[in-house]
Amino acid sequence: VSRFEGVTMAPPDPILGVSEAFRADTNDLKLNLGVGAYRTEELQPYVLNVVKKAEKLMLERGENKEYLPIEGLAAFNKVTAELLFGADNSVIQEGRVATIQGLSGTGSLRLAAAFIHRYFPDAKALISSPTWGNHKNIFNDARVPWSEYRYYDPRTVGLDFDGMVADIKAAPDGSFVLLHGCAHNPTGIDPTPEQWEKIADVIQEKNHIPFFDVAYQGFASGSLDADAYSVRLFVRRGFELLVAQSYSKNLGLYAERIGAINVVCSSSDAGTRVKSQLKRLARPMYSNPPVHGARIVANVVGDPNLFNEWKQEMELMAGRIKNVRQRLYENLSEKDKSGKDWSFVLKQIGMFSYTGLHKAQSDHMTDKWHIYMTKDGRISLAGLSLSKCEYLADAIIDSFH
Ligand SMILES: Cc1[nH+]cc(COP(=O)(O)O)c(/C=N/[C@@H](CC(=O)O)C(=O)O)c1O
Repeated sequence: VSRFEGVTMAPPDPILGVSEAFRADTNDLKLNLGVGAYRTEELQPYVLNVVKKAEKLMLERGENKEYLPIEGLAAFNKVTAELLFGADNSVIQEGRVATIQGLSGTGSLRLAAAFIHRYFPDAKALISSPTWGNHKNIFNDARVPWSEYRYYDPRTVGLDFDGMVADIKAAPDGSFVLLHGCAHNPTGIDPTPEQWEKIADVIQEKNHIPFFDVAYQGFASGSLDADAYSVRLFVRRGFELLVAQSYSKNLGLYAERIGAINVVCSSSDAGTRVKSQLKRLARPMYSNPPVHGARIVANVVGDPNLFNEWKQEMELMAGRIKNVRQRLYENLSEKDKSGKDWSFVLKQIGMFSYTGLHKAQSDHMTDKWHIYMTKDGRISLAGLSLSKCEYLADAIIDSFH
């Protein structure tokens, strides 16, 4: 008797499944505004110049393919923590950060979730409502129970700050609060500095543990330091915390699967022990991480010229998306006679616009206009060109009729 006959078909992934549907569409007008992957004005994938320069250097140097240590490339782990916290940060100087190179943001989040499951078996994760489409699955598969805190307020198309604080306050003490470091996905709405202070207050009061997901550092505002504001505020406030990092978007290393999990501990000795337990979890999971992306990051950040050029390219990418936001806003405002306020398109930051469109509307956008977006109404502006903004505006307005 066949053992696999009983296996049922898995549902398509809410985000990557949209790309699959897009690829299957043969219509020339098709537009992929689903996955958060940067495209140029010509709607082509973009390999940063600094990446090409770093790879040229690496090829000339001729490097081997030996296994990395379980924790990853040491040079990468050093620069990734310095980028995040600032090289002069006391947690770096005092050796209190345990950093493990992870399989990009997803793998780093998953390794951290496995750590939470093993060492804090009674703890819950608190995640924003809505949040990135993969967070729930990561915690489910790591068997970490989770509940949601209010985040998006459809009435104001803004942050439900009071609801967020109330839900974090109501959760059991010692919960892990998953926070988007910058460019909240999918809403594009970030707390203000004053709100971050109050969020830190309630987390401190409840002995919760902050767990930051930083997938867009430098990509949201164009500044690496500005986008690390929330993480550095919590470090300054003395929290032990976790931070997952990804270089998929800001360095365009999507398929290289390069990221890290950083755990800020109260002592360097605790950091050493935490790192040893993260390694113990990583070894049976994937043994050790891929070297290519780690070398690219270490080379780019390690060379002052390449590092500066990278910053310029991040500003370019962030700038192109800001221009697209502006053009889309103008097209929507000019064309829509309903009097609807579209200013949220300008206020949201990062790659996405959280449009508030319902599932039926996004289905209509796909069926009639061949525009692909996630069912929660998120559109990736990184996949939009200035020349296609009018087409998108027409489609969005049409979806209301
Ligand atoms: C908030 C957030 N965290 C982590 C990741 C993981 O990225 P990684 O490539 O594993 O480092 C992504 C990716 N987001 C986009 C792509 C995806 O869904 O995988 C997206 O939201 O479209 C995030 O948006």
